[in-house]
Amino acid sequence: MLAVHFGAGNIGRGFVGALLSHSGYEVCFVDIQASLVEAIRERRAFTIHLLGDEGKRIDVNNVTALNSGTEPERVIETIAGADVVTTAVGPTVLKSVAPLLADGLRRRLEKGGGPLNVIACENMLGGSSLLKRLVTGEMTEEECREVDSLIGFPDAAVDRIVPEQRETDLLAVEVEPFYEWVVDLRGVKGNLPSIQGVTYVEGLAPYIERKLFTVNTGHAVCAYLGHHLGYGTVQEAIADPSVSETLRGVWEETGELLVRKHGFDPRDHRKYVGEIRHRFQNPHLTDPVTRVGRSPIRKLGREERLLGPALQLMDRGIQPDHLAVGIAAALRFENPADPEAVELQRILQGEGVAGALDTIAGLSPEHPLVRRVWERYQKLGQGV
Ligand SMILES: NC(=O)c1ccc[n+]([C@@H]2O[C@H](COP(=O)([O-])OP(=O)(O)OC[C@H]3O[C@@H](n4cnc5c(N)ncnc54)[C@H](O)[C@@H]3O)[C@@H](O)[C@H]2O)c1
Ligand SMILES: O=P(O)(O)OC[C@@H](O)[C@@H](O)[C@H](O)[C@H](O)CO
Repeated sequence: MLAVHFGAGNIGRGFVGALLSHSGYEVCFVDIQASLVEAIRERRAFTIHLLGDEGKRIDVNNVTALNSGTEPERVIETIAGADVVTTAVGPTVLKSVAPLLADGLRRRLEKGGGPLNVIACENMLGGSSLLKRLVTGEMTEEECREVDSLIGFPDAAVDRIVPEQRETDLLAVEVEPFYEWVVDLRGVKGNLPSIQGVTYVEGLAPYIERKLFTVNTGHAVCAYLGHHLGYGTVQEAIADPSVSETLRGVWEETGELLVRKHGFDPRDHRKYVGEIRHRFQNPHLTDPVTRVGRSPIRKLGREERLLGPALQLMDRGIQPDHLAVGIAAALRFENPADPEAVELQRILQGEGVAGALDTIAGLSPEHPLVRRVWERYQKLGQGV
């Protein structure tokens, strides 16, 4: 069995690629970083370190790699013969991957290949569906019809904290022990891909929203408030009582939404939240707030982890006071090394809080959430 995985980065090597390899696939990573591709191709294996009390090491074998920038033809041929395709490149990078993926799928269809599933493992709602739209946007109507009947793009939710790497070995990757990979079986074509550790569900919405609005909302709040208070890591931030208290309030708010919207049992949800707090506090993890807060413009999107739950709560008559603090802290995120953080501050300087929320999330300046966020933004500026 052959798997093609776009993105040999943290989650690519430390989670998706590892699970595929352990399920018996030969994994062909596709990346644009020449040093990474060369190292994988040369060594054909790497090691995962589990950041837990036991400090376990896991070998990942039977891997190879291709450079999509310099070897597009080989990538196309490999996709044409693959049994599954996955991505973990980042939501904004999917559009760069789509043309090559479209060429690979076209080649497969020309050769009369069978059904194939393409699973985007990105932190976003509807990642595979977006990838399908981008791929079919490159195709003729006839090709689109063939893709519709043979190529599945099941949406997925992936959860494993893979922090910035401290390893000196380019390929070794440190990960938390926990993982969860949920795939919507309604989007699958042909047989369900056999991947150990994947849970297939009928309808992904409850799972992806629970993950994004708990793990990633909580993470973002710790990162942005922590950064504002001068902390370098999520672990330092969450140890501050004021951050911890805001996080508790934020999780109460998103929990209220998730329980009402998807019918989760409140006790089960409290347990889920407790486990996530425990994961964030993992003493073996050192996860910089700059990684967790990266790309603030993406994270301030209308359906994303902060505004998404806040707006849905307001639609239900609930005031998201703690989420408003998280949004305000996100607007204060400054990091010269992060192009989106630089752009965010440029927008804020020119347009102010209301203008920025309009430009970034299409939120009307009259929306009541804008006033709340503005007040919180001012208070944070005064150190309150
Ligand atoms: N790190 C985590 O804890 C975690 C957990 C769950 C989900 N995710 C999601 O996984 C995705 C990847 O995150 P990450 O932390 O692994 O990031 P990363 O930066 O470590 O990895 C991304 C990889 O994609 C490669 N890449 C960039 N452009 C490419 C292109 N055009 N073609 C092929 N490869 C390309 C990069 O070179 C890099 O190796 C994101 O959507 C993220 O939200 C991350
Ligand atoms: O990857 P992002 O930038 O969407 O979000 C940063 C972190 O919250 C994220 O990578 C988590 O570590 C991950 O989603 C845990 O499963």
